[in-house]
Amino acid sequence: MAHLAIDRDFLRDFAKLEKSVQDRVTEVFSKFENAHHTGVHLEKITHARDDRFRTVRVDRFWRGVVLAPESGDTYTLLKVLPHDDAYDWAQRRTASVNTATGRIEIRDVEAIAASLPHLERTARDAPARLFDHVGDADLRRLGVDEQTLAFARAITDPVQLDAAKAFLPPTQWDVLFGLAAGYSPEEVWEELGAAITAGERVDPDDIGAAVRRSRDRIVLVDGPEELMAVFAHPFALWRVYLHPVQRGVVEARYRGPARVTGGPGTGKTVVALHRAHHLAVHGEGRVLVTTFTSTLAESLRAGMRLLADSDDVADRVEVTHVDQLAHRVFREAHGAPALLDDRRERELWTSITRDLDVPFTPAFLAEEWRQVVLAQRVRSAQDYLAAKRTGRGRALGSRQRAQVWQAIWEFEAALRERGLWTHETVRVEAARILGERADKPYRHVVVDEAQDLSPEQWRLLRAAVPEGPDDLFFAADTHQRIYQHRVSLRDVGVNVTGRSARLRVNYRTTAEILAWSLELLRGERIDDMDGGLDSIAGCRSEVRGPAPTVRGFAARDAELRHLAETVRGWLDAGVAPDEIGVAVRFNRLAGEVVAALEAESVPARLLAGGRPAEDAVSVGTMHRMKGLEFRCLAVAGVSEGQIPATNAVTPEAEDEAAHRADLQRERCLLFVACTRARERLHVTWSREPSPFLPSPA
Ligand SMILES: Nc1ncnc2c1ncn2[C@@H]1O[C@H](COP(=O)(O)OP(=O)(O)OP(=O)(O)O)[C@@H](O)[C@H]1O
Repeated sequence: MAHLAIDRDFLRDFAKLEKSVQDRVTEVFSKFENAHHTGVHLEKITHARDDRFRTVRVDRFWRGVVLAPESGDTYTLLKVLPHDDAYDWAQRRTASVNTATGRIEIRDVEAIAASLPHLERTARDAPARLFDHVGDADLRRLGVDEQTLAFARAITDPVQLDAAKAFLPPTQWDVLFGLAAGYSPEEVWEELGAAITAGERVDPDDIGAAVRRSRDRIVLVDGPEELMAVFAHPFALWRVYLHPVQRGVVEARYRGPARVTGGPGTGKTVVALHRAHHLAVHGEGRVLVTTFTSTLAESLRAGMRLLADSDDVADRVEVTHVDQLAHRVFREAHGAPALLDDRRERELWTSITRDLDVPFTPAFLAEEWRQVVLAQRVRSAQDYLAAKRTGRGRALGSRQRAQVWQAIWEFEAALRERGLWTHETVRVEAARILGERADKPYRHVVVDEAQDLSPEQWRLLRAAVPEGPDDLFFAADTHQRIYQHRVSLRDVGVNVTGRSARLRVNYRTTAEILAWSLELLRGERIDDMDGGLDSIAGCRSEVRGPAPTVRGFAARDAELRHLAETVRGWLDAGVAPDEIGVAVRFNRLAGEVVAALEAESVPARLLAGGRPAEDAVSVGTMHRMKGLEFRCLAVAGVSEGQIPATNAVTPEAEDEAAHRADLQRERCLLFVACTRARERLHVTWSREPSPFLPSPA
């Protein structure tokens, strides 16, 4: 019985084919398994460099290129092209097995052969070559074969390596890129995830085995229905292809809490979703998938729906906003809480400071309550005197501490007496209830964007699942922290020592947008939630595109008019409305942007709780953009006074440490917004630019 496998690059092409050709491809290949025996004609290619390539007739004009095994029954669909192009494509290429990873690779031999003589001539006079520092043995161990080795030895300049990406075998190119970027052979080895074939002998002639190992590149389709499902979502490549490092994390068995980190767009959400799916299939009970913003919870839900392949899996996974869980647990025990809203909370702190006549602002006391008292579960004056006040800038003597504690005690007493709750106290109470329950509601908890959870949310999740293997799994990037909470994992009872993995390849953003955005954070010292500092220096993207553009205007009106024209230009160039986003710092500006777009007859919607609208450009605050991505993104109002937002930054005179932390958070917020862009990023400001923007060259 013949089996069909599909190459990932093919799916990208497939999405761009005309609908009628797509339908025909689907029709031909859904019959493949049966038809092969009854004679789907696999035509040999004359003058082929690799006689394992065959063509399949799709219609009069189009041909598929298939890699046929010498033995075995797995056929891999590589390309669908117009007749002549299909033959040309196949004649130039060969398939081989990478000796390090055991996976399949395809290269354009003709292009390699054509550029080698020129490289060798240039290299003759060069003082040094790019890979002089790496020995042949190391290159071979990393899977570089004889042809690529000869090529690599002739390279003198990184630009030549860049140009060779189009035709060298991709994994071998990655290896060379890593070595050229200064990684050691050991680090490159680790990055390869090559350990997957450790201990297994790789047979360079066994194409079938290599195809089966290439789960990051090739999907083995189990029957026509699965084929249809793959063709129905050709852009959702993440559903089927995981980078070996991603897959390693998804399928690992951890003895306790584990985490995945990595810069923006490295697939942390994808890993979290696959992990949840994996635990639902192979784990032992209910799986909670959770996060802290409603837009993100909604997109996790949609992602989970795409992944869940059976009702059983769907039934075992619950996707819920972390505060929804807190409120549900609370309600089940006490009924609905009477909530103290922000305004009434401020009034309460104000009246307490007035009554007690203490020299602290209501805002300072509220923060002290959240960041010290609630974060460390301080319950008495004595606890408070001994509490660490890390991150709180203003030093307090013991007399001042006593005054602060008095105010906080009054505040908590007022809540108790009036039967009032805040979101924080609801979480604390829900964590207490779950902590006492022997039958925990979940067996596995998977958290996305965990860098922004508050200590009470962490404790709630910790209490929702029994301690044990694979209990808690979370994805986090502290460079993208956009709320105040700075949590020490140890303080909330989560120990990930030895169970932390990092992703480095960005799949979303072009190298140009990523590099520009990383500059926004240059020099910032960002913690890793575990007592150390985090770094995303190694984060890279392999996709190239135009550089981000930055434009300034004398007045807001002119900026908004230009913004509307830019968006109109994207639409006219064929970008769909739902692939376009506009991010701003405040809701008010978002409203103005929608009005400006509509004035240009551009359909636009404010991002509210749910997913972006399908037929309109999404306009939203930078906070709401978390977890989303757009082909074209404008970030507007990046002006002085707006970013950093004056009212979101504690004055330096009041609290120096809080001032610094607030500035960093505002920088991270701009970084998060800019890294939502896939292909185009356009940044605008009016009057004066934000001090965070790099000064023009
Ligand atoms: N292995 C993969 N193959 C193809 N595409 C991938 C892969 N992994 C992730 N992607 C794509 O890259 C994009 C970013 O992935 P994802 O949102 O999971 O990243 P992230 O690390 O959570 O990003 P952020 O932290 O910026 O929110 C998505 O479009 C996703 O589909």
